[in-house]
Amino acid sequence: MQTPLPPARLPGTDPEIAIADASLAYGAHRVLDGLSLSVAAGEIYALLGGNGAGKSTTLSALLGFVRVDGGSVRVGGIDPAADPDAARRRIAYLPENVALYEHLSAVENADYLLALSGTPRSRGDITDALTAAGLQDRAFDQRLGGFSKGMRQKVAIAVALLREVPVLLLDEPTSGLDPRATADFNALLHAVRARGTAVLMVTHDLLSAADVADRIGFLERGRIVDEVAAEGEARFDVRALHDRFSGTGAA
Ligand SMILES: Nc1ncnc2c1ncn2[C@@H]1O[C@H](COP(=O)(O)OP(=O)(O)OP(=O)(O)O)[C@@H](O)[C@H]1O
Repeated sequence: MQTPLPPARLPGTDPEIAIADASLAYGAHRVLDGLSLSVAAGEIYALLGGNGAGKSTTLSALLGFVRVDGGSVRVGGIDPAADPDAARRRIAYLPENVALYEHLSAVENADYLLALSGTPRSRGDITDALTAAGLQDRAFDQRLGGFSKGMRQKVAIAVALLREVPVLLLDEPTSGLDPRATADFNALLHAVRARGTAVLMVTHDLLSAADVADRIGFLERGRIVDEVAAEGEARFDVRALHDRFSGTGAA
């Protein structure tokens, strides 16, 4: 039986991602310490921070791999630690290096992953989504073995689009991408946002964050110490952002 798609949410309703005063310690090491952030449908939030600031731990909490010991974490109103399956049905997660099946083609990977997630789709739907994600036709039936990181991300985003999940989590999506691939990826994120997806991206890349994000939060020692929102056409002044965050480990 096909797993029902999560209900769509209208922009302006409760945020898809809501973290409130969350804390988490590994033994005596406090990694999240009063973290609060929210991401609405149709919004891209870039979470910047230096090494060890707690960015990946935040994603792990949203995916239900770790449980916060104070505060709350919600994905579409669901506590991922209490019901990880329900939370993960709402989420597409792209780790820094997207894991796909090397011996399968792009279409076969999408076909298999969609079947696994209970949302099987036709070849036509899959090739349409791969095209929308910017993959060249000639790559559709090639094995993943020779794909670049950018091409792998396109396959993973196509799967996410076809799953119609309301939340996209990205871990360092532009690290290791050349400027052209970064620009392609950023354009793709704009398209994902236009579909009403809530996107949380953790990154060291201030330039890419400034290019795509609606809000940028700077994470330091497990809490947001500064947050800025894009303003009109000018979006962000990258130099001002750099000056604001310099000395804190960003960029
Ligand atoms: N399973 C774990 N057990 C113990 N300590 C951990 C565990 N996972 C992460 N940590 C520690 O928690 C801190 C935050 O790690 P996290 O991976 O969330 O940081 P990050 O901001 O993603 O860093 P980076 O940019 O280097 O990936 C680090 O000091 C890390 O060593």
